[in-house]
Amino acid sequence: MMQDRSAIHFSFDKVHGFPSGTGNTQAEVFCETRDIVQSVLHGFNGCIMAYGQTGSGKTHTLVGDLSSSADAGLLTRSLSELAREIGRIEDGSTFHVDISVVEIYCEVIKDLLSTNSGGASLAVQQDREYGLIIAGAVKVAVANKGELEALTRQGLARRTVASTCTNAASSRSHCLITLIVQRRLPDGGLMHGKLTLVDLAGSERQDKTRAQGVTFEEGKLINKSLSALGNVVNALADNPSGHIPYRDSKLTRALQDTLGGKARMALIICCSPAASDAAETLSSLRFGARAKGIMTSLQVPSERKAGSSELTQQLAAALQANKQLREEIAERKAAAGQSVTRIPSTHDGRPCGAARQDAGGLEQTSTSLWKPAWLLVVDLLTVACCLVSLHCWLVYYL
Ligand SMILES: Nc1ncnc2c1ncn2[C@@H]1O[C@H](COP(=O)(O)OP(=O)(O)OP(=O)(O)O)[C@@H](O)[C@H]1O
Repeated sequence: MMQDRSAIHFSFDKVHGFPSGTGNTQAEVFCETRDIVQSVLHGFNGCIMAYGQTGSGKTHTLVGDLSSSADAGLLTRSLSELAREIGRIEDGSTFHVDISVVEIYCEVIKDLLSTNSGGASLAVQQDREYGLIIAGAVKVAVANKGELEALTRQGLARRTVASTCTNAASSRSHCLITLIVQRRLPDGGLMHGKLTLVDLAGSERQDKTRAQGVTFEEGKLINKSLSALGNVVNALADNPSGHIPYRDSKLTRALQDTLGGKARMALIICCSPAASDAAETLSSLRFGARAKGIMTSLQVPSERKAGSSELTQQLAAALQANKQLREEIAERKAAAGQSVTRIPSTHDGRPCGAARQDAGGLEQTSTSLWKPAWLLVVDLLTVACCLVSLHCWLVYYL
């Protein structure tokens, strides 16, 4: 029988581990994502997503061996890169980094850092400052590698895994590990960026894992959410300005602001070179090729968001201008008042009635106006008296 030797060609930015083992160290893989990590400090959202069948090395790539400097995955290297880059920024900015770890299991979002194990499903919500967030997910400040290691171990220990015939500890959920960076600029403004590492559940076919019962049902939901992710990828590749079905699954909704907008994303396709995995490998490569067709117009993040000091400064400037105007108006009024109630100066140059100046010039004015009226009354009385006298005199002599 003739063997079909027609090859299928895929084109990717970089291939690690082929031919056998070349360029496959954790450090070499990290080099491809360094730019994305650095951009988080400048307000971008970064996403590094690992896709592939179970056991293909997704968790190894993203998390790796937390206690080994050679085998540490992208998470530890990303935090080190953030620390290095923060040290290089000399504009007086201060930084704060938090971590959150959640899993999406059977369309339920669960907080893996929360001590409340029986908590309800968390919801994806729009936040004014941070964009899309998983509301209620615990965020823990992380300042060094030791803290990162402890928190990541704590989170991953709670992740839902099951034994399948392809992986003894197969991840049954999608795990989202997010480093949230808050940067306070020297002028007091705030900038937010986040780096999300997405460790997807295995993308293999159900029959391959020979899963049964609950694991089989989980597998159906895993495939459903992965196909929702595929639909979003297809829609973004075909018509990014059209309708994108982000709301079709919790996974795509949670990743909405890391799949487009001000996000930079790296997709790592993990695949097995084994002939027995050819179908899964082909499917994973097809997914990667489709995602490579996504062209998003990157939005430059605004440096200062609502509630930041820019608004405060503008308000302060407006208040200052207002104060100056008030003072100017008061000065002009005072000057105008002096001209209306102008008080003739005495010989020593002091205004007349200076001791009463506090009572206001208007009192002075009213006094000067009433004086002639009083004199007029006296004059009228005098004239009246004269007339009465004249009248009496005439009556007496005539
Ligand atoms: N490039 C690699 N170098 C060394 N070991 C690796 C590599 N890739 C994977 N492994 C090992 O293979 C095993 C399975 O890998 P891993 O758990 O990362 O797979 P996965 O794709 O995350 O699987 P799942 O989807 O079930 O979670 C692990 O023991 C891991 O250490």
